[in-house]
Amino acid sequence: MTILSDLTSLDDIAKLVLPETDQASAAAASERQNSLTKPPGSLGRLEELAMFMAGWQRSEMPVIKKAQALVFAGNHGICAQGVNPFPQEVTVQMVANFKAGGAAINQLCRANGADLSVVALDLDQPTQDFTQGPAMTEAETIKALQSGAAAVDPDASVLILGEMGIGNSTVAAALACATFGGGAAQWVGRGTGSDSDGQALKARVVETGVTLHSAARGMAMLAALGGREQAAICGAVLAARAHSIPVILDGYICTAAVAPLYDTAPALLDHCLVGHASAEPGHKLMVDAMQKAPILSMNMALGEGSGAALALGVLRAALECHNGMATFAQAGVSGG
Ligand SMILES: O=C(O)c1ccc[n+]([C@@H]2O[C@H](COP(=O)([O-])O)[C@@H](O)[C@H]2O)c1
Ligand SMILES: Cc1cc2nc[nH]c2cc1C
Repeated sequence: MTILSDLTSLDDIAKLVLPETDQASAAAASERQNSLTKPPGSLGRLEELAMFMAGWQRSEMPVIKKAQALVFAGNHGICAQGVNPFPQEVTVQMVANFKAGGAAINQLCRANGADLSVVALDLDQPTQDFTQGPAMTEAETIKALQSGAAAVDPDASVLILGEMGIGNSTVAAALACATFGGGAAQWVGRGTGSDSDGQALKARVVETGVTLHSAARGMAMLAALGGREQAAICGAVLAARAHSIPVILDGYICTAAVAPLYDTAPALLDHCLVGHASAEPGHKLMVDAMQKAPILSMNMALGEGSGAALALGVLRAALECHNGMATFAQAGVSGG
């Protein structure tokens, strides 16, 4: 059973009752930070990350016992418009590569201590082309949301999310444009290597889709313009929240995947960090609009959860300092 097992209507997502962060634990962690042997605030974002983890883990001294990484894969009808430089069969081929341990995400999960699972979502059944009609039916969207929720390990201390799906940089741009408005061109980037003509085509396709589905908001927008891996990411984010598990989102595609949740209620993303600032130019616009600050900026635009897995290392370092450092009193250092 997950929080989404009984879901029959996308409208019910807005009615979910979900846990909040524990302010008292975050405040206790903040007090501890100020007692540690360093000038107050000198560990910068590491201090904020420790307090964030304390609030969600409901503990002054939070620990990462188990880090779970999930990569969701889907295929997209929008590829019929020629928006993707790589052929669509690369999605299934990369899933095999993930399973064989040969992709970047496998190495980054090993390096940063995350247990990786890959969930392929009906790859032989791409979504519909969103310039012609809704990408998914409500039933297809619910099924993918439920797959995402079911993949979450309730015992995880933190969840790393990533995706794989040829064509999904166009899907991401459409979700971002529909959520935050503005011209399509500002949301469209190079993806896996589109040239300037390719980018112009992507912008026209996004404009057409967003205009066609302008009445769809929130989770209806996810069905109209999204794909199965985007829906699964939303489902995993909701299931993680139900267990108070903090989430690290990856780059542009992953952040855009949760834009329908933001559009439903921004607080649905309170337990989510953004792992890195993608090289896709629309990512900065989107994280600013969501009032999120990416942990890392590494000029990466791979997807797969790669930037989120890398950020896990920073999160681990933040907790090592928070839990392992001596206080001024313990170390006999003056001035604390
Ligand atoms: O998340 C990102 O920042 C990101 C930016 C550009 C590309 N990607 C990856 O590239 C694929 C989508 O690119 P495209 O050109 O096929 O739309 C998909 O598998 C994503 O994981 C991911
Ligand atoms: C090779 C390749 C690897 C990927 N990983 C995520 N998206 C990808 C797209 C391509 C094309």
